[in-house]
Amino acid sequence: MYKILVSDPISDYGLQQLTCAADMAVTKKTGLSEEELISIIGAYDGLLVRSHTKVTPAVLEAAARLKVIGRAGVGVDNIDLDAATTRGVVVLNAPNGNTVTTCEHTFAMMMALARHIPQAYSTTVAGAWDRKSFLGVELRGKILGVLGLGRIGVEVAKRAAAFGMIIVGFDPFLPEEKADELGIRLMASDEIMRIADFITVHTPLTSDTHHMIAKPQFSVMKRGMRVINCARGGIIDEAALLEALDEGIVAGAAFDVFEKEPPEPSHPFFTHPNIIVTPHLGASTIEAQENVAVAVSKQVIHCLHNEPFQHAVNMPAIPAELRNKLQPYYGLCEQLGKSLAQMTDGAVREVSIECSGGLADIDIAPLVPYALKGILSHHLGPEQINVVNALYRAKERGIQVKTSTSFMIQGMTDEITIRLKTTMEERWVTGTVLAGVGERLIRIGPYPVELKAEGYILLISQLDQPGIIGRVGMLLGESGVNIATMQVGRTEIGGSAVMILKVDKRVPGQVIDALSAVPAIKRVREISFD
Ligand SMILES: NC(=O)C1=CN([C@@H]2O[C@H](COP(=O)(O)OP(=O)(O)OC[C@H]3O[C@@H](n4cnc5c(N)ncnc54)[C@H](O)[C@@H]3O)[C@@H](O)[C@H]2O)C=CC1
Ligand SMILES: O=C(O)C(=O)COP(=O)(O)O
Repeated sequence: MYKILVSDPISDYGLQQLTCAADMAVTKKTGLSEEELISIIGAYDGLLVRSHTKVTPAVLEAAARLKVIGRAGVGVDNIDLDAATTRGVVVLNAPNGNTVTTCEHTFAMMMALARHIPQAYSTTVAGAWDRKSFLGVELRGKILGVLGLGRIGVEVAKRAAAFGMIIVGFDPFLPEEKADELGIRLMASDEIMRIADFITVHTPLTSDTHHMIAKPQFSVMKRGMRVINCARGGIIDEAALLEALDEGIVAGAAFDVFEKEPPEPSHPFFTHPNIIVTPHLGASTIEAQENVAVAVSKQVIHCLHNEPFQHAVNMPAIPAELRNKLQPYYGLCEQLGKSLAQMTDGAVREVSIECSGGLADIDIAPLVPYALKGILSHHLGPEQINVVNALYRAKERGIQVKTSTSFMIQGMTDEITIRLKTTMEERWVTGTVLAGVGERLIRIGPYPVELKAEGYILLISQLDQPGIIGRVGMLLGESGVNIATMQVGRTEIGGSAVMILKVDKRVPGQVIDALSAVPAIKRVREISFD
């Protein structure tokens, strides 16, 4: 049974898939302090959050069983991604569910700003009939600068076009053709600052976007311009905005998000006549909340069941077609890595993954974490490594990772060779996946084999001499170790040879020592696939 904690208000309807799953036990506890979360998180396999719960390194430190954090929304700046990745916790989100809702909120804010709706409402309900203080501006014909043209920014631009606005924008990833199609003029953000009547920001908060609009940007803006932030607090410098308002550069600002949330009740925005605010309501519609809860529930179930899922934030996204093609090879890569780690001495320096045959013309990068997991889990302990943190752990240790593909096939079918260079030696193993049979190791170094990676395998390197096989059989037999299968290979008569024995139980240490002491035997390795 997987235990799931829902620590922020998330739609019950949207969570149904999780709450109805036979192997999921869902607990809802919202409004927890960091200490309270730390005290209970150790019992859970999954955590579902919105923006309120702060998943700090201390929370992750206490989350011994945690496998997945699902963010019912887009922004994951409340989750310490590095700490989650280091601990092998998948972080996934639901980026499509609240796009239109947040765009509509942005638009509502822009219109409210243009026509002073919140201020006019307050004075009217207070008894005044003040029509002269609230002279507004039209949106038609105004220049709207959109910084960040991702999902939400693009939707805002589409609606602004319908209002007759001129849209200029900046996003490092929006291609010119797509912008042309949407009627957006791409230009440098400095230029946008100079010419826009309205600016709206739709980027994540990163070190690049923090205070993307601050004193230097305000100083070049058109007098009387207006700004909107429905993305993240901190993208626009709050203190610099207040100065720009006082200097008459900015005529009005609409903020849904704040540098610190919730802000202090004395926050200067709350009393400023030309600033309108909402309490981070961008995603708060019935539709969006159901969408994100459905999406995140589905993905958390898939993730815990080890099935493919989309929208992992701390793992590379893999297109479905590629994922399906590679799916059969994940287990093989892990097995090859695991066997190599056990047959190699020295500190790992370089891992290469070489694919051939039908795998030659596809992107094999998604196989890398599986190979690394196999290798590193032997050295660092299986509970320390998973496919989320394997690459991170390898980089941390300065291990070089290489991939290559070739159409040449040395053996039977699509093959994967994993090569390991350590401070002492270089070894490699090759495997394949046979239709209807499954994963098989087909070469150990240059020696052909046909092995299923299970149980215990004894790998003996020796000189090709008469009597060795008998000696090995006798030493194992005397210690009660039964040989299930045996394969031998050699490079040339009397040259180097290998013996690969599948045995029914772990070989005692003294038997390995006795085998190693046989003069013609150069090396003995036991490989366990427990
Ligand atoms: N107020 C609220 O309740 C909500 C806020 N949001 C926030 O809105 C923001 C945008 O969300 P989406 O559009 O879904 O994300 P997205 O990932 O689709 O778009 C973000 C865009 O920002 C661009 N970008 C990154 N750095 C940039 C820079 N320095 N200058 C210009 N563009 C840059 C990226 O290339 C990307 O296209 C996020 O911060 C998200 O957390 C999202 C939903 C609700
Ligand atoms: O999805 C996002 O990035 C949001 O900011 C929405 O936040 P919320 O889920 O409403 O706390």
